[in-house]
Amino acid sequence: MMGTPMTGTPGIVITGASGRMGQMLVQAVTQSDACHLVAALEREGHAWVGQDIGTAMGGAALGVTVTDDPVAAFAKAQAVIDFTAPAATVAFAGLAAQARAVHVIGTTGLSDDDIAAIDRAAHHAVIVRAGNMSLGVNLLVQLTKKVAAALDEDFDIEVIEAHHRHKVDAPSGTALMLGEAAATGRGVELADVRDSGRDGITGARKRGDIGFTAIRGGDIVGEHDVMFAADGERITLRHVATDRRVFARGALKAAIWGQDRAPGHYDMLDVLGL
Ligand SMILES: NC(=O)C1=CN([C@@H]2O[C@H](COP(=O)(O)OP(=O)(O)OC[C@H]3O[C@@H](n4cnc5c(N)ncnc54)[C@H](OP(=O)(O)O)[C@@H]3O)[C@@H](O)[C@H]2O)C=CC1
Ligand SMILES: O=C(O)C1=N[C@H](C(=O)O)C[C@H](O)C1
Repeated sequence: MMGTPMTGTPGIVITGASGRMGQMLVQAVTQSDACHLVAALEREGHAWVGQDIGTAMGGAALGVTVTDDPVAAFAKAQAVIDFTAPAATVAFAGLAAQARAVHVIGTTGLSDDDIAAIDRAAHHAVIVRAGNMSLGVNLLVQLTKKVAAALDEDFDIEVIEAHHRHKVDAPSGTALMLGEAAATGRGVELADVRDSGRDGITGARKRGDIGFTAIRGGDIVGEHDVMFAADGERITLRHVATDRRVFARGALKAAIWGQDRAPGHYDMLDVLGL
C-alpha cells in the first residue's frame, strides 16, 4: 500500500507538504519503490495538520498524518526533502543534522548567512542543496561553464529566467547557479560582475558583467536562457521545465544517494556525477 513503510528503503519526510513542490514530492515518494514516506510536515496552525496527507491533497488516504512537529518527524526519517522558505530551511538543517538524516534542500532565495548556517549543519550530516534538481539544468550548468571558458569578454553574458506569478525570489536559484557557472568558466567571482535589476538610466553595459533578467507570469514552471552576445553573433543555451516532476525526481535521487555518505555539503553535480 502507498505510504506503508517498507523495510530496507529510506524513510522520507516532506516539509512544506501542502506547497506546489511539497505535493509533487509526496506523490513522487509514494509512487517510488526506492523510498517510503514517514511524515509530511507543515507549519503550526496550518489547516492540513492532523489530516491524512493523501486526503488533504484530494486523493486516497496514504496513512500518514500531517504533523507540525519537525523533531518527532525527523527522528523517524533517513532523509528530509525540503522545498520551503529560507528561515524554515535553516531551522530544518540544524534539526535534520541532529537526527543524522540526509537533508535535501531545494529552497532558493537563501542569503549568505543562511548558507553559512547550512554549512555548519553539514559538519554533522549529509546535505544536498541545489537551486535546481533537474538533470537538464545541471547539465546546462556544465555547458555554461565550458562555453564561458571558451569565449572572451567580447561576448556579453546575460541570464534570463521566467517563472510563475507566485515565485517570491529573484533572480531564481537556477539563474544564480548558471551565473556562477559562467563566472567560474571565465575565472571571475560572480559577486564582482553581477548586474541584476536594471531600471532607469543605467549607463552602458560594463564589459565583463554578467546580467540577470527575471520574468514573472502565469503558470510558467521554469525557463532559463544563458545568452552569449557578441557583435554579429549570439549563442543561447536554454532549458525549459514543463513539469515539476523533474525537480521531484532529482530530489529523490539525492535523498537516496546521500545515504551512508560522509557528512558534507553536496550539490546535484555530485549526485549526478556530472
Ligand atoms: N531546487 C529546485 O529544483 C526547485 C526549487 N524550488 C524552490 O522551492 C521552494 C518552494 O517552492 P514552491 O513549492 O513553489 O512554494 P510554495 O509556496 O507552493 O510552498 C512552500 C511550502 O513551504 C511551507 N513553508 C514556508 N515557510 C515555512 C515555515 N517557516 N515552516 C514550515 N513550512 C513553511 C509553505 O507553507 P505555507 O503555505 O503555510 O506558507 C508551503 O507549504 C522555493 O524556494 C522555490 O524556489 C521550486 C522548484 C524546484
Ligand atoms: O520557484 C520555482 O518554481 C522554481 N524555483 C527554482 C529556482 O529558483 O530556480 C527552480 C525552478 O526553476 C522552479
